[in-house]
Amino acid sequence: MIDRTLLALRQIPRILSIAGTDPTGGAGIQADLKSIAANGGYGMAVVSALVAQNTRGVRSVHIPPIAFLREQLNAVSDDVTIDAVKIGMLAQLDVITEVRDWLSRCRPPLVVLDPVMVATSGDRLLDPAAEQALRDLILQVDLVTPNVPELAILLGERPAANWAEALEQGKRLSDSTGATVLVKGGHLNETSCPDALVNTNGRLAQSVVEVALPRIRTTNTHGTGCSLSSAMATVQARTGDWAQSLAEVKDWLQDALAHADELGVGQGNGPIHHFHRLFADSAGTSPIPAGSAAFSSTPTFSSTLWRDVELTRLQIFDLPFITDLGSGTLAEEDFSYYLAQDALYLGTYASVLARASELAPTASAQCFLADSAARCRDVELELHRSWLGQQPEPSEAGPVTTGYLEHLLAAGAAGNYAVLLAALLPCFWLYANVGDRLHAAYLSRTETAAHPYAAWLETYSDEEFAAATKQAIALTDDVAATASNAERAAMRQAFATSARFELDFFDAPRQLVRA
Ligand SMILES: Nc1ncnc2c1ncn2[C@@H]1O[C@H](COP(=O)(O)OP(=O)(O)OP(=O)(O)O)[C@@H](O)[C@H]1O
Ligand SMILES: Cc1ncc(COP(=O)(O)O)c(N)n1
Repeated sequence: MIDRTLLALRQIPRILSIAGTDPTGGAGIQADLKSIAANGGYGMAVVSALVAQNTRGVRSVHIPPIAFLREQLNAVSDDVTIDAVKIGMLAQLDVITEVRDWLSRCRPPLVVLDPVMVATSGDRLLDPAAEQALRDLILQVDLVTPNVPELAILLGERPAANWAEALEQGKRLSDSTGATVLVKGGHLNETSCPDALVNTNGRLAQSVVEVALPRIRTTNTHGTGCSLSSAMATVQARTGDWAQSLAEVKDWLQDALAHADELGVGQGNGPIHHFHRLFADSAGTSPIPAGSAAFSSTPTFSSTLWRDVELTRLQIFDLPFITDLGSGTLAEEDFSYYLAQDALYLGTYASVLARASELAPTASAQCFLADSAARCRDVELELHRSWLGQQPEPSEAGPVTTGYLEHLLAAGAAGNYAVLLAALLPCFWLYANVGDRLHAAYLSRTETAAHPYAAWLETYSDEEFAAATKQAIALTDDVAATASNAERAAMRQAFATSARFELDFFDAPRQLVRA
């Protein structure tokens, strides 16, 4: 393997995709370019194969002359410094050989290989006679991203029947090649969609780094593998940290899948929505930082806060409470417990917002926080009117609610406005993020059976709340701009603690109702 210890990180990395085409834009090189851009990179493309395909299947494949592939590769590398390469469909032996020789000559600092063999539609995209050459190519790459069937073919084994077997296969592939293997759970029929980076040669802090997120109910998954691998190349070239790259990319891909059905492209397995965040950001409805804030060379303070809690956020989405709420299988008593605790929480949260309003340095911040406190009371009352009316309400706050409120009340009592605002922010931001995803997943349901939490999910994503979240984020950035280093550190601490409480809050019904 090429020694890539001297990877130069770049804010807008220049990423070359070498892959086949998809004229409907969902997979292959078209998906790669979208994915690279959506993740903050500059995309370049060398076409290895022209594929006449659509969302329903592959019709034919045309491989341009190998000399022309060489011309394309050299045209790029003779002129542009390449920060990372993503390799997708290579189709046949002579294409693999040409790409391998070019890699040996150019030695790009980072190479990700998606060993494309068969399309979602079942059509073959790699000549079986070229499988050994593709295996050998892994020796020249940093990351290889096989799906479950591809992993089996690369090892000459049977496909893994479950996640534990897939991980074992990932370890064997990493053992024998030295590359890091991104084992993907998309093809396993489990409710969760786990992915894991596996390296048995000490190149990661742990030999397995896993990120699991709920499976999204959509048939529009065309090109997820292409998009994932090119996003990994892009984010890794920017951050230099594989585990962080996987967390960031999974988070992005989840939204792209959750909003895939909005595109309405084709009659088969349609594409994912690569630019969902950008569109939501320009519409003013994005609950998360997108575009400039996320990729800027001077990241905003709030995007640092958001990254600090990346793992906590992903853990929220994998909680049984959230997945069961989405699928409608959540036990009624768990839901009631959550709502009752939420109502108790909101009452005090509103008082802490009012306290922040007293401390706020500007009239507009005072108004916004006082207004938010009033809205919070409205939501609390509405909860009682529409959901809790018939339910016996617990008279006492549970341990998580108590812990969370003590944390907020302590920040209010300490009287530092900046730290208090940071402690209050996760309740806006994480709630908006969870709401956005659950709502999108709810809208994309294809089953006609009644959903027991339909009324709740229908109102979960609210544009006004998204706008308020944006304002709370902006206020936090404003105050951080003039805060001391010690205050900024305390803000990060307060934000991360509240985020942790948000996670525990969603998990409390399972922990306590079942205890
Ligand atoms: N329904 C889903 N919900 C959430 N994540 C998914 C879903 N389907 C696939 N993924 C994720 O998409 C990525 C691609 O996974 P998959 O195992 O499907 O690879 P692939 O077969 O190479 O993709 P492709 O669909 O492009 O062939 C992984 O991160 C996987 O976890
Ligand atoms: C050019 C090209 N490359 C890769 C894929 C695999 O993507 P999927 O498995 O989602 O069809 C594809 N269909 N076309």
